Amino acid sequence: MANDNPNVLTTLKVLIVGESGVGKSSLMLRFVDDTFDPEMAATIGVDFRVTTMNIDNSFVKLAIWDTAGQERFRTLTPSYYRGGQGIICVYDVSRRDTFDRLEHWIAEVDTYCTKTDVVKMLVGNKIDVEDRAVTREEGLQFAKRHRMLFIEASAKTREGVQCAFEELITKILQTPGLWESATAKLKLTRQHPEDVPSSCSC
Ligand SMILES: Nc1nc2c(ncn2[C@@H]2O[C@H](COP(=O)(O)OP(=O)(O)OP(=O)(O)O)[C@@H](O)[C@H]2O)c(=O)[nH]1
Repeated sequence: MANDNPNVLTTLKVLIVGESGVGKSSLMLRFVDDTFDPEMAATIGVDFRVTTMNIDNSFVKLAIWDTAGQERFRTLTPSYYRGGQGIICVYDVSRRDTFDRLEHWIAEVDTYCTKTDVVKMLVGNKIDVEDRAVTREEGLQFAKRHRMLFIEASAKTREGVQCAFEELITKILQTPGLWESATAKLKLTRQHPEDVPSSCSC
């Protein structure tokens, strides 16, 4: 995806994965449109939204891929992951089974992600629900074990949603080699040719 706007630093691809019904689409729609649908339909294949974020006075274009949780709707899975720089892995804090399936999702991410330093974030969604089945501590420990960022959130109440995306994007931008576009490198070289060390000894 090209960055036509010169003020846009880069375009990043983020995927949202996790069991069906954990709130992947709801988190994306809360973040992009600030809406919530209590009767959201299941995603078939993949849904896709583009938005722009301002991080430390730089604009970042963000392509968010919301993938289907149901196995029968995931036929093109490997191609979804291609070029992704960030992964948001979601479970539902009120459903233990969605937490227990996280190992499966991590294995899939590790199998199909094409970028080695991809930034992973674990999101425990639906903290507004009273019947908790997974504690915050359990989520935190899982995230630590798999070197993931961690946040609890509610797409319904907005809590943690903005923060989750901001933390993820900030971390991606801090990871060398994960996002710099060829154009950005070219511009830097052209603007400061004297900064480039010469390999010639004379
Ligand atoms: N109480 C509560 N309900 C939520 C929250 N997030 C999502 N939901 C509800 O949970 C249901 C499933 O949400 P979706 O966003 O469709 O879940 P999904 O993970 O995208 O599901 P698939 O498309 O099947 O993979 C919907 O009825 C949502 O309204 C939340 O934070 N709190």
